[in-house]
Amino acid sequence: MSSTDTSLPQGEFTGSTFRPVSRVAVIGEAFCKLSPRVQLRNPVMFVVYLGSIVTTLLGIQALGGDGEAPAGFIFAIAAWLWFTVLFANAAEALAEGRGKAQADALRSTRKRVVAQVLKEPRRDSQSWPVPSDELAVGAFVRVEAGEIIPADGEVLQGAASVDESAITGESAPVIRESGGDFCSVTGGTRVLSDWIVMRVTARPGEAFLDRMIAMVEGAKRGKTPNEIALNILLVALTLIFLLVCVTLLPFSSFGAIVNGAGSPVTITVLIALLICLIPTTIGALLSAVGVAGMSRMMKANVLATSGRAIEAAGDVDVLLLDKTGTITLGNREASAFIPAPGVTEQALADAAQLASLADETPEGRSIVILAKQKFNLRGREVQGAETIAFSAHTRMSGINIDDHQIRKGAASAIRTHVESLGGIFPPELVKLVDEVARRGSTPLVVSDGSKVLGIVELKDIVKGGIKERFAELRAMGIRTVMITGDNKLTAAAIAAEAGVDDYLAEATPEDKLRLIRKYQEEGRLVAMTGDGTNDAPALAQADVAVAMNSGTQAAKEAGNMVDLDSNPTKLLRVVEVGKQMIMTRGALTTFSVANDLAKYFAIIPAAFVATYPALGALNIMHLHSPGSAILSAVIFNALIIVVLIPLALRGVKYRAEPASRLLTRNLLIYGLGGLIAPFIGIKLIDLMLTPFF
Ligand SMILES: Nc1ncnc2c1ncn2[C@@H]1O[C@H](COP(=O)(O)OP(=O)(O)OP(=O)(O)O)[C@@H](O)[C@H]1O
Ligand SMILES: [K+]
Ligand SMILES: [Mg+2]
Repeated sequence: MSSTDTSLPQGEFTGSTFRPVSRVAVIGEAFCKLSPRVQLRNPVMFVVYLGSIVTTLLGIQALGGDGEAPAGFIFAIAAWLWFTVLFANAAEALAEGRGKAQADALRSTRKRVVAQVLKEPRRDSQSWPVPSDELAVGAFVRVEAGEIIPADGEVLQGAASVDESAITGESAPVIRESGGDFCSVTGGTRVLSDWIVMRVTARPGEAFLDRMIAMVEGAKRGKTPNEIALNILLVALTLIFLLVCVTLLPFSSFGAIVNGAGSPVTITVLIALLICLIPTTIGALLSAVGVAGMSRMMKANVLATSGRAIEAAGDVDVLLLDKTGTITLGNREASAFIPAPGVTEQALADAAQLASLADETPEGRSIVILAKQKFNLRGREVQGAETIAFSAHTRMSGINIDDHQIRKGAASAIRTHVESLGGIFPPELVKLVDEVARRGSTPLVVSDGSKVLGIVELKDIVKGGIKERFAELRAMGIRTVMITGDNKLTAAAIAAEAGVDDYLAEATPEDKLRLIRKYQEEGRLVAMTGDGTNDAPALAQADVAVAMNSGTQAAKEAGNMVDLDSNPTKLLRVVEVGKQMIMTRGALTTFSVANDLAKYFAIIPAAFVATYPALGALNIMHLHSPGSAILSAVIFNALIIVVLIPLALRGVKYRAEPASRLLTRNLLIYGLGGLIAPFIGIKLIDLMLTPFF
């Protein structure tokens, strides 16, 4: 069977090599983004863009001889305003470039292959070749050892070991088989041994990987609610400063007349002042922060299909986890037959095997295997018999054959079933069921008509390293709750072993959904990790929904993230990346606003000293001249964007500590830093510019 290694892969993305983003490409992109349509998307930077155009025109006018200031000065301002716009473009291009490299790596797994399409979903059915990019949803395809799986789909028949390293970076092969929660296959992965018959579930170009690639490339990255709110704030600040600068013009003209000294402030200086005052730092880096968050998520081997979910991850309060396949390895295998008093083990095995011959779940198959191993029971012809497939609602499966109604399922389900037929559930068996459950195994009770025959013990193993990491989640203030369709005792045993805070047993898909809604009504942000089709409704409802890559297509479709490592504790990383993204945005906003305030005091005296000589007293920095002061401020304003690009891409360092302490520290570093930096920076640039004035 699949790898028995119970430890979890903790590594970063190792699958495909990431090409570094070339400088030329970034510079090229930065110029491409100068189109007005792109600029309009970012109101703050659009103002800078307009300022660059106007000052350039003023410079050209000055060349003719009737300029408001020397042409050289105006062009110097214009050039640095253009640099400001280009730096912002470059920041975004850099962030997107990383994503693009990742997307290219993923796209390279999308190979065009020829698929063997089958007439009927049987291995030996008539078949014909179809190129993978022409496969229709619903088509049946046979994939043999050595072949590439042509599309996303579900296994209908067979079981095979599959190399998914092209996508997950994990070199150990995984088992993909029909029935149960391990039936989904991803296009681009390779069958190593055996064969499968699959049904195509996604049209070419619309598979989960394609959607993800579009997301990474930013094509589909909508603004998150927080980003929208921040944008509104930035627009408001921009408008306020626009008003301030416009009213400065008559104020300055008035000063020129009254004091009879100097000439009024020029349009060029007013534009320069405006750009220095509006929050360009955060405006320039905002989108890069978002894209970089997505990219960091991918580095952790999590494919996010929604920026909103990444952000929500930063504020998660509760984490709900499915048991089988999420907390445990999920290949629940029959390990023992425990007969009821008066029944032989072989009779029990025989009935259990009959009830499982048509049961395509891993549990069903493992029962058939155990019966064969122990009593050499062979499968027999069950055609014509009525088979009852397992469902998460009935928690039973079985067969009606030769006047026998054979069932197997959860103890509570079988109890109801035999009692409805007038039978009784032997009290001795209740004890045996509890014993099995206390071991953390799943007891399946087998019945024939109204008679209970005994128990099949299904063993499952808790994934390694879980307990410690759940403790970390607890330290972050996140409550972990396991939800399972299994009985209370099994749930309790596994819950204790995994170290979750709470559990809900005997849960139907609706119960899972209801629990999430209940938490959400209490105003909590809920994360859910799951792998099964019966987790899909809950995943769709959760704010942050991480589907295991090992899980079903339904689960992956319903979630807004897929963890390629199928590691339930990956949520730790997901939360970290989310928190980091929110914090980085906060830090840059704080810095940006503090910075602008400081610039105000640095340049106002210089700019207006000509008309209001008294303001000279405020020129505490002793800048060389009004002209050099203004130009220095504009240059500083542009360069600070470049200086902060690494921080925007890398993110502020996250430490697991209370939000209030994080906030205080960030205010200190980025608020105070933002206030001081302009005074030093502008003074230095002014010193360097002095020879030119
Ligand atoms: N093939 C099967 N035939 C009969 N009964 C089954 C079968 N598989 C599971 N059951 C019973 O149904 C119960 C619920 O199913 P299942 O475990 O798939 O639910 P779940 O909600 O996905 O929970 P989890 O995956 O967290 O354990 C099981 O605990 C078991 O008692
Ligand atoms: K600014
Ligand atoms: Mg499940």
